[in-house]
Amino acid sequence: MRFEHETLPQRVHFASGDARAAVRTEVERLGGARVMVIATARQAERAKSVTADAPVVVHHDDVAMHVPLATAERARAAAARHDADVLVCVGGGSTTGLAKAVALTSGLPIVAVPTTYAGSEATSVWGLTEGGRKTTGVDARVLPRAIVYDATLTLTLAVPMSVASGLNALAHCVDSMWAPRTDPVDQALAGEGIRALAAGLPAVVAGPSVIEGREQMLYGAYLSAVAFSSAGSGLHHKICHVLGGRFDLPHAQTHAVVLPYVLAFNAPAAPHAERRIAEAFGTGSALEGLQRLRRAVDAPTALRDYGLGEPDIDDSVPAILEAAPADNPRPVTADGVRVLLRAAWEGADPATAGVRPWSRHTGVPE
Ligand SMILES: NC(=O)c1ccc[n+]([C@@H]2O[C@H](COP(=O)([O-])OP(=O)(O)OC[C@H]3O[C@@H](n4cnc5c(N)ncnc54)[C@H](O)[C@@H]3O)[C@@H](O)[C@H]2O)c1
Ligand SMILES: O=C(O)CCC(=O)CC(=O)O
Repeated sequence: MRFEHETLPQRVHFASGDARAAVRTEVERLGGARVMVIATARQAERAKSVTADAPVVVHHDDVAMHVPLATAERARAAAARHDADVLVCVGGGSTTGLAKAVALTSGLPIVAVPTTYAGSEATSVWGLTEGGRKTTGVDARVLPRAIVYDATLTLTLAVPMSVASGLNALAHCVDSMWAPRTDPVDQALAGEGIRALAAGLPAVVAGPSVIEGREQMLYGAYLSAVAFSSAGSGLHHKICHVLGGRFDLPHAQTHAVVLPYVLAFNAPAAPHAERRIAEAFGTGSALEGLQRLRRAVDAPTALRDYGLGEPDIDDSVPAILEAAPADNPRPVTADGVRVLLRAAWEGADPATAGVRPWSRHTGVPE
């Protein structure tokens, strides 16, 4: 066995009901004397309570999904104006993403308090959007120094958003099985992530205010993000980033819809990954496991329900071809992407929608 795996340096608290104390500990550890808190206006009260014991100099609530560059620049200016020395972000991936945009240019350390299952808190991946193009990159400066997982903060996350966000986490696991830098450690984390999320998501749907299901989801989200950060963006993430940046589609729902189609597309060409995913679901095939879970939690099914127009399918194909990883298990062709996107747009059955097995001999769908 020969591989290189980098383990990222982070302190991780699982502290249900105790975020305030854990945030104080982490800010003190970082020597923070001037904390900038980033949270959406909707989460402002929660952020105030979580950071009540920290030396806060500014609360910043100008947050937007996919981190538009102008939003990032306003947050960077606020951090400089208030001479912040630590960033505390309380919220979903959009909020964490904004803190990362500030850290990217300032080097300020981040303490992340996530309230969805997006997983951005455990990755060194940043994303910025300008002129309809989402750019992502990897930089050690954006990796939060500490994460505080407090499942009580997720009890207010509505069930449909919990489902979509949980499937965003699941997508990190599935894509990590074949992404460009995947290694056996990533695959082990991804497998355990799938197990946790497949158990946690139905539990959250059945009992949104039961803490154990929420804790299971945060545990799965963390594992999924660690695997994703190490393995890199595979075809699934690249497709979602193009769609998200170009058409401002909702991030988690886009992931939730697209995932079964990429799995159907890649699985025949990635039998080892397919087996690992199926084993984690405890089903005969990976797609069967994913679809069983999706049906159980009433997952989003069609991109047309989230703002993608039919002409956007053809419009996206060149950008996806440009972004697709060169070493995707199956060759990524314009026809392959078009068929995949159309099926995802209309919500067709991924098993029969033409996202079919791939012929090793011809390099095209059979
Ligand atoms: N860099 C990374 O590694 C990474 C990973 C995943 C996602 N992301 C980025 O994160 C963004 C998406 O994150 P997201 O899906 O978490 O969406 P989000 O942060 O925009 O949150 C979605 C909605 O849920 C609300 N919300 C969040 N937590 C809540 C709670 N506990 N209770 C009630 N409402 C709550 C928000 O106010 C918002 O309206 C995208 O920009 C995506 O690119 C980055
Ligand atoms: O921060 C980003 O926008 C890029 C990484 C990312 O969004 C991961 C994902 O697609 O879930």
